[in-house]
Amino acid sequence: MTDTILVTGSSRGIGRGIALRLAQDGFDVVLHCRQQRSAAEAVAEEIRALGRQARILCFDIADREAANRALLDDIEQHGPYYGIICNAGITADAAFPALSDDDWDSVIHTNLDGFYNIVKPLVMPMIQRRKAGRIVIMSSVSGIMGNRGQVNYSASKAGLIGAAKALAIELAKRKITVNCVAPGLIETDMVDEHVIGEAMKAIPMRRTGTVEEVAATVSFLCSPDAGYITRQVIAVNGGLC
Ligand SMILES: NC(=O)c1ccc[n+]([C@@H]2O[C@H](COP(=O)([O-])OP(=O)(O)OC[C@H]3O[C@@H](n4cnc5c(N)ncnc54)[C@H](O)[C@@H]3O)[C@@H](O)[C@H]2O)c1
Ligand SMILES: CC(C)C1=CC=C(C(=O)O)[C@@H](O)[C@H]1O
Repeated sequence: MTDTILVTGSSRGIGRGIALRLAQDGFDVVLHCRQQRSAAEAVAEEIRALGRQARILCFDIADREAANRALLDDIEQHGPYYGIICNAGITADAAFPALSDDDWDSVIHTNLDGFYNIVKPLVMPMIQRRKAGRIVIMSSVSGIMGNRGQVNYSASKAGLIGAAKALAIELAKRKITVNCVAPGLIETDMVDEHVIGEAMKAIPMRRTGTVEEVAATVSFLCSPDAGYITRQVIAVNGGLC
């Protein structure tokens, strides 16, 4: 039976790229979106055209009850997942004195609580499969080096690295690897033109990264070849550090 991987936030951007790459590499995919079901449906069609299965879950990852309900219902019907890619995330950038309570809360609730809300209900069923498994968490260069205007976002992405490293220790004996991918500046809807212009001189390769470059790294971490890689942060950032 083909292994199944959940990719959160996969109706567009990096998540969509990851979902398509995983399907190309032989996995069935559980797509996830908040509200953009028609965009997710288009990704599902692309996956089916590759000969792989795809289904869609829609919920807000910051809503613990909704996440629990949707995920437990899905694995009850289809069985536990081989892999989880925690990709969905947001920014709400502002210089720290101008950061609002909502900017702080929404980013922490989505990016950091979102990891807990997704992985917690899925991890015991994954362990009970008694097979190898993969958890990949999307951090950011901002979580490693900090970034002006992103105190909230950098905190959430650094928190994910700590969480991943701790969970990796707990799951290592179960053959479930846990790693972070930390992209630099990747051209998606999340990043505006002004940020790209400003950042370019700090990127040694003098270019933004592509969705496909991040997706290839995630898919490698999900492959059998990556079975001895755990508790790591893999940077995909053109030398930005
Ligand atoms: N683009 C970059 O330069 C960059 C760099 C480093 C890390 N990242 C990280 O990569 C991931 C994907 O980013 P992207 O550039 O593709 O952004 P994006 O905005 O294009 O996509 C993010 C996806 O997450 C979903 N999402 C956001 N909040 C959600 C919620 N509460 N519930 C459900 N879904 C939600 C969105 O609907 C969207 O589909 C994010 O975690 C981001 O922090 C991006
Ligand atoms: C360093 C800067 C150009 C940058 C890094 C990471 C981001 C991310 O979304 O993770 C971008 O928001 C961007 O600010």
